[in-house]
Amino acid sequence: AKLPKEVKEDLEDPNSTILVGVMGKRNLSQGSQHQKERKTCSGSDFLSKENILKGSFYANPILDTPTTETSLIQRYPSYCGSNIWPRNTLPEFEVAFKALGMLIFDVGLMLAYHCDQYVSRGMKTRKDEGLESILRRSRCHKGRLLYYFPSQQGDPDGNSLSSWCGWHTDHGSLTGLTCGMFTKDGVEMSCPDSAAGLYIRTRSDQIVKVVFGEDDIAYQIGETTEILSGSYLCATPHCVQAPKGEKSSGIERSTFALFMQPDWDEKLNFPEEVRIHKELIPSNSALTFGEYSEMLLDKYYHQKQT
Ligand SMILES: O=C(O)CCC(=O)C(=O)O
Ligand SMILES: [Fe+2]
Repeated sequence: AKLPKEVKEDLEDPNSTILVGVMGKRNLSQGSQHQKERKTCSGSDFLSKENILKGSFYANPILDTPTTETSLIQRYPSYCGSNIWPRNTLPEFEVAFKALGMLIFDVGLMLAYHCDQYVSRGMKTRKDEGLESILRRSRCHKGRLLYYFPSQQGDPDGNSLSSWCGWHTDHGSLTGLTCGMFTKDGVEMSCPDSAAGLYIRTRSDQIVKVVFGEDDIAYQIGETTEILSGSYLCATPHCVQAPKGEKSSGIERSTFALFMQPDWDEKLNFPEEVRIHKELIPSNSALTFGEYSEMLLDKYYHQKQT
């Protein structure tokens, strides 16, 4: 977020305004003056080009060039586009991003194995259709470095739980998260408001603050896992609360998320009964994850128009 404007401009991908390189440039270059606008995270952020409360940097930590096929890059720019790294200005950044992303990926695969074990107790699935296999062969995992700008005093939503990032579920299979790091003018500090941070809603409808340490990784279930597991696993609704009170003025938050998701080419065998995005999922037919994501993008786009 603190890089010069020209460097950030070089990191933008003109073809993919989302999910590759830097996004939220207006934020990054203009500070927090646009804070009253949309407050979304991924899931829906994935769809919102105007994300004003935070800036993001996206890259695939596993593969720099997921494919060289032009038609695929055109059709799915956010999944198939090549990574863009600030190699001259921040040479150590790429190494650190990939190391963290790979670690979260490797641990995520172990978790996926246990998810498969759990789901197999209630549902018949072929081994190569399990979460672990799907994620292991995917070329479209996405790492996201997130930077939340200091929240504005007097924001009408300032008291809500979702003042930094609205309630949503992530679109993919599993999301691995590091704990949020709070800073003021770039200097790390503990957050003066202990209520600030990530919240989830549990299966029994309780709102819980997620507390975990800096050496821990937290995983959330995404919508695609809920659908493919016949709802044995449920997507985790979550939001992020900004710190409140005078002492919290100028406090920023940074974190890293790895969105683990099926390959664009992966045929998803949807169960008969699905609870979310029912209208998009045709019965008795399979869509690829790429096709399914396109339909979802279209759904959100039309919702935004109305
Ligand atoms: O900032 C966080 O801890 C969560 C971010 C998030 O929900 C997302 O990027 O989808
Ligand atoms: Fe999220």
